[in-house]
Order: sequence, then C-alpha cells, then structure tokens
Amino acid sequence: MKTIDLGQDIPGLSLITDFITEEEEENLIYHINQGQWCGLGISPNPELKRRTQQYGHLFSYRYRKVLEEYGELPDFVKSIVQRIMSNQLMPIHPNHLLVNEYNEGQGIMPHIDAPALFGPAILSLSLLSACIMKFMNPSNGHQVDVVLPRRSIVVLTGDARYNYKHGISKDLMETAPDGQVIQRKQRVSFTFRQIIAWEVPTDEDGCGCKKNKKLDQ
Ligand SMILES: O=C(O)CCC(=O)C(=O)O
Ligand SMILES: [Fe+2]
Repeated sequence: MKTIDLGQDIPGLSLITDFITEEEEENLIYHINQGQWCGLGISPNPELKRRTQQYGHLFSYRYRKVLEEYGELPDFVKSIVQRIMSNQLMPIHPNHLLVNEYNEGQGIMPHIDAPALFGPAILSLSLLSACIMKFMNPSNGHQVDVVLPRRSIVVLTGDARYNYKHGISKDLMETAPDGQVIQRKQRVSFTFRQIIAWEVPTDEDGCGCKKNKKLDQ
C-alpha cells in the first residue's frame, strides 16, 4: 500500500496504490458476479448506459433520490471497509456501495456526486483494469488527468470532491500525462459513499448541474 498525495494538483485528492491484493480483487469480482446487475434497460435504473449494482441503499438516477435502504454493506466488503476506516479515508462509515462496470467503449460523463446527498469523501476502488480519471474545474477550466491503477483506491475530498467534475472517457486507448499508454479492458469500480440525505431539497440544485439534467451518466 502506498499513499500518493495529489493535493498539489487538486487539493483534497489522493490515491492509494495496492489497496487490495490480487486475491481480494478476485474475491470481490466473484461476489459481484453472483449479484443482480441493473442498467442497460434493466430496472432499477434501466436508463444507465453501463451495468451497476448498489448495496446499502438504492439511489435512483432518474429521480435523483434514494428510494430504499437495503441494510448494511455486504460481508464480502467488510474487511475493505475496515481498511478504509482504519486508514481514516472517510469521516463516517460508508453506507452506500455502487459497483460500476465499464466494458471497452463505456465511460462516465464528467459530474460532481450530488453534494446534498453524499458525504464529504468519495472513494473509488479500481478492479481489473486501470483507467484515467479526468478532473475538471468548471469555474476556471483547470484540468488534471489521473491514472487509477488496478487495485488502487482514489479519495476525493475538499476541492476534488466539491469543485472538480470527474469523468472517464470511452476511449479504448488513453495516454497518461507521463506518456504511459493505458489499454482499457473491462473495468469494475467500487464507489464507497455516505448517504447524508435521501433527496435534494426542491429549491436547491444538489448536483452542481442544471435542473432536470440527469445526474451522472
Ligand atoms: O468508476 C469510477 O471510479 C467512478 C464512478 C463515479 O464517479 C460515480 O459513479 O459517481
Ligand atoms: Fe462520481
């Protein structure tokens, strides 16, 4: 495990490499392969252009609110959550786990995770394939590309969480700022978050984007 503080590029951004072992990665993939996927026409969240699974709570992208509490995060992530807490990566226990699958040619549009709904730390664990996460501050256009290696966890707090959009391109091949070429294969990510409210107050735009615009597809 090695912590890389990226605060010089974007305040509040850090990356921990080798956060999990290869055996742990295999075990996580084994368990999600037993789970129910949604997205790509399948409810809940049929409109998503990638497959997802949610644990802890069910968040609806269409209605931009939490619809249901499922209960505790599953046993197969308990040791990972303990590691998150013992390394003080989150101020409060995560109560939402979002699993995203990106096959070749799939990505996620630049977005800010709804500030009114999710807590101050957003963590994302990368499995099976590396990718580049693109950060962009809409108020000044500042852009930073960060390589997320396989089995690393990226931590977004402060500016990185609230003032920068993050997204992942659909490109099959990407070049990192250091010249490293990343060949995208199937990537699965585990995003750990704390749900702090079930819906955005009606007079507030909780996602940092235009009203009625879909949240983060
Ligand atoms: O796949 C990732 O690492 C990021 C996912 C993400 O940003 C999200 O679902 O809000
Ligand atoms: Fe996000």
